[in-house]
Amino acid sequence: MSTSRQAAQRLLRQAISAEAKTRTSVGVLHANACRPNLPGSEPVASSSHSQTRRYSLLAKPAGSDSTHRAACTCAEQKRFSSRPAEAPPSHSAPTKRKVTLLDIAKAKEREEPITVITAHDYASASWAERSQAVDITLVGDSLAMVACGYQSTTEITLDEFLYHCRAVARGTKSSLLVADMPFGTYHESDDIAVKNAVRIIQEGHMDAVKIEGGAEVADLVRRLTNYGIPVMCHIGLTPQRQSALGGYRVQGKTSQSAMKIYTDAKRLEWAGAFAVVLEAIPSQLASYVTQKLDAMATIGIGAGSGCSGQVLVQLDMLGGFDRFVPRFAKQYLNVAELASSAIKTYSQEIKTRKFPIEGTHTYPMKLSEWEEFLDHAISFDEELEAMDEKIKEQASKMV
Ligand SMILES: Nc1nc(=O)c2c([nH]1)NC[C@@H]1CN(c3ccc(C(=O)N[C@@H](CCC(=O)O)C(=O)O)cc3)CN21
Ligand SMILES: CC(C)C(=O)C(=O)O
Repeated sequence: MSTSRQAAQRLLRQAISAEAKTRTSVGVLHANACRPNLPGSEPVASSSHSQTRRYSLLAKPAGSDSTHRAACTCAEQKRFSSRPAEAPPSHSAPTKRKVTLLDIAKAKEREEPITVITAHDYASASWAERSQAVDITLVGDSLAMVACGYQSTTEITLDEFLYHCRAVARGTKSSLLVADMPFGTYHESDDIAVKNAVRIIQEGHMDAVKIEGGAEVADLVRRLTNYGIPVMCHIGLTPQRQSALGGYRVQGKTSQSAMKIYTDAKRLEWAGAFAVVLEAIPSQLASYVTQKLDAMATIGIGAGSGCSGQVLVQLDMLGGFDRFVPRFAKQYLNVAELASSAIKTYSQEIKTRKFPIEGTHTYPMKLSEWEEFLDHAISFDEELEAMDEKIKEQASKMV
C-alpha cells in the first residue's frame, strides 16, 4: 500500500474516532444546524426538482417578516426627499423576503447554485440588495485589505470589523448576512470565541459567523451551533494563515493535503456547520467533497463549478481592486477605470466652469425675496462702509 494511501486512511481514522467521542448528540445538532426552524423560514414552494428551473430562493415578497433594519431604511428615505436618483433604490420596493438557513439547505439539496458576494459597507451592500439576486451577503475580512488597505487580513481588529458589519447590515434586507470572525477573535479559548461571535450577531447585526479552519475548530463550531449561532467554515486557502501557508497558494494539490481537506469538510459537517467555503483547491476535489456531503453546502472560490455555490469579493468582480487579481476572480466591470475617468472629467469641468450648471445643480429663489434681500444687503453694506470710514478717521487721529 502506498504511503499516501496509508496517510489518508490515518487521517480518516483520526477524524472518525474524534467524531465518535462527541457523536452522541449529532442527530440533534444536525437537525439544529441544517433544518433550522427559525422565525420567517417558510418552506420554499415544494415543486419537483429540476436543474433548469429558475433559481427561486429569493422569489417571495417581503411581508410580515420585514425587519427593524428595513423600517429604518424606509424612514431614512422619507427624510431625505432630494432629487430622485436615476432608478429607485432597492429599499423603496421590497420584493423578496429574507433568505433563511432552510432556503440554503434546500438549494443545496436541489443543487440550485447558491450566490454569495461580499459587501464591505452600506453602498456595496445596497448594490447587492438592489440586484435582488444574492442569497448570502458575506462581510469577509478581505475588507481589511480591500476597504482598509491593510497588508493582510490579520491586521483588522474586531471593533473595526464590527463598524463595517453594521454598515452592511443597514444596506441589506433580504440576503442572509454572514460575517468572518477576524483573526484572533476565536483563537484564545472557545469561551472568548463564543463571546466574540455573540458580539458579531448582536452588535454587527449578522445572521451567522464564518470561521477559518477544519478539524481544529470543529468543537467550537459544535458549540456555536448548539447555542443557535449558525456557522460557515472556510478551508483550503485560508487567508488568515497565509504566513504559515507560505503565501496565497493553491491548496489540496497532493493526495495527502486533498485528504486533509476532505476529512476537515466531513468533521465540519458533523459539527453542524451549514456551509463551508472551499478556496483555491483543484475543482475535482471540490466536486468530490461537495458530492460526499449530506447537509453542508460548499461555497467555492477558485474551486470550480462543482460546488453548491460561488463567492467572489465584490470589488474583485467589479474590477475595483488592483493590488492583486487572483486567477479565480472574473472581472465583470472595470469600476476603477470608470471611476477615475469620471473623477478626471469632474475635475476638468470644474476648472472649465462647465460644472455646476445653472438651473440643473442650483436651487431657485423667488424674485421678490431676492429683491428684498438686495435692499437689506445694500443698506447693510453702506453701514459697514460708514463704520469703516469712522475707524480709519479715529486711527489717523491716534498716530
Ligand atoms: N481582493 C481580494 N480578493 C480575495 O479573494 C482575497 C483578498 N482580497 N484578501 C484576502 C484573501 C487573499 N486571497 C488571495 C490572494 C491572492 C491569490 C493569488 O494571487 N493566488 C495565485 C495562486 C498562486 C499559486 O499558484 O499557488 C493566483 O494566481 O490566483 C489568491 C487568493 C483571497 N482573499
Ligand atoms: C473571499 C471570501 C470567501 C472571504 O473569505 C473574504 O472575503 O474574506
